Amino acid sequence: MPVAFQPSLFDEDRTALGDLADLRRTTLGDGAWVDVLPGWLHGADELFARLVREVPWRSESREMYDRIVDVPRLVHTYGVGAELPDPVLTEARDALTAHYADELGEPFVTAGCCYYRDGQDSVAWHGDNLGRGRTRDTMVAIVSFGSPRKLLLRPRGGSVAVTHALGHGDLLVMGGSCQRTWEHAVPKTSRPVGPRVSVQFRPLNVF
Ligand SMILES: O=C(O)CCC(=O)C(=O)O
Ligand SMILES: [Fe+2]
Repeated sequence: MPVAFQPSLFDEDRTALGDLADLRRTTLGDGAWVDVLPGWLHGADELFARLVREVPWRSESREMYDRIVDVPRLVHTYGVGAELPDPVLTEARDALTAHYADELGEPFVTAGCCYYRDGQDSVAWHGDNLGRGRTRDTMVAIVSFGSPRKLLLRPRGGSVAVTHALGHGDLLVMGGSCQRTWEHAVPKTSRPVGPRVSVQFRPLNVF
């Protein structure tokens, strides 16, 4: 029996963003860092249901570690200029662009979406380093919807150093050299877990 996402009992019905001034930074080492803000997006139950229903999901094969591997999850990318499925996502992207303007020096322009249908969907260890992230510092900002899943981080090829349980509405931003000196993964879990959608905002030419 698939496990359903349990909508929050007290979710406000209006979807709204919290204050990015509340982000907390953890320095990882080698010039990498993560910023985390639990519950950044409030009132997102209906939005989560709509993303599951309306994003044109497709299954993914992706270049990783110099080979093509199947990644067991569904994906869709909103490229530069594409209209996002909800105005609050546009607001979120623009708020992130404004907050990180000095540090990043360019806007977030794409929104990659991933749908983890259950605990068997996952993404293996990787850095988003197919484009510019291979050689330059950059940022990837992840907003999580639905059931909580663990996002793990480790120094490239090393052992797990940081674990974040990303829940409904949570924001996690990987920055600095994170995509080339560290790796991240969303591992499978045998624990019964409901569906999760993540939206990753990236600057141009970061994959
Ligand atoms: O689902 C997530 O939070 C992470 C996704 C990810 O790392 C990726 O698609 O590159
Ligand atoms: Fe990634």
